[in-house]
Amino acid sequence: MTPKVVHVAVGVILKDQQVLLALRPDKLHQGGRWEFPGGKVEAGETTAQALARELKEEVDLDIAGSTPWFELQYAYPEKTVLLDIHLVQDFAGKAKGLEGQPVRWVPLSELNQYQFPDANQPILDKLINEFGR
Ligand SMILES: Nc1nc2c([nH]c(=O)n2[C@@H]2O[C@H](COP(=O)(O)OP(=O)(O)OP(=O)(O)O)[C@@H](O)[C@H]2O)c(=O)[nH]1
Ligand SMILES: [Mg+2]
Repeated sequence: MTPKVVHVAVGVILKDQQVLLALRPDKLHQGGRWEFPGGKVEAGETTAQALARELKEEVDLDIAGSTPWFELQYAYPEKTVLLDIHLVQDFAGKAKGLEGQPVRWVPLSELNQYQFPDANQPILDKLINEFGR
């Protein structure tokens, strides 16, 4: 049987050489790691719609739109995720962790100080390559 792939909308939210990270609660999958806010795409939603919904629910940002950046499939031992990564550079509001999670604007030059989910390395590499200076 082919295991099902979990489709996840992931937002790389950029402002002034900084990116928004949120700390995943310990009890969740890949808990205790810093993530790019986002979540599962629900039936009938586009990735962009899912991302707008998740960013409002999780970090209270209103996004005017998002740009598909790249996709990344990764097999964790317990599940396989398809991260559908969008860039977000046009948004309104002040980021806050609506689920009680710490959120932080992190300079691209300091990303190497954070621990991310195992799937995320290609996102970090591409971020530094394309936006770092
Ligand atoms: N949001 C997010 N999820 C990630 C990242 N990297 C990564 O492997 N994931 C994985 O993607 C999966 C889905 O993300 P999620 O837990 O945010 O989903 P969600 O907001 O819909 O949560 P829920 O199911 O509790 O409502 C998790 O298994 C998580 O470990 C990332 O950078 N951001
Ligand atoms: Mg989420």
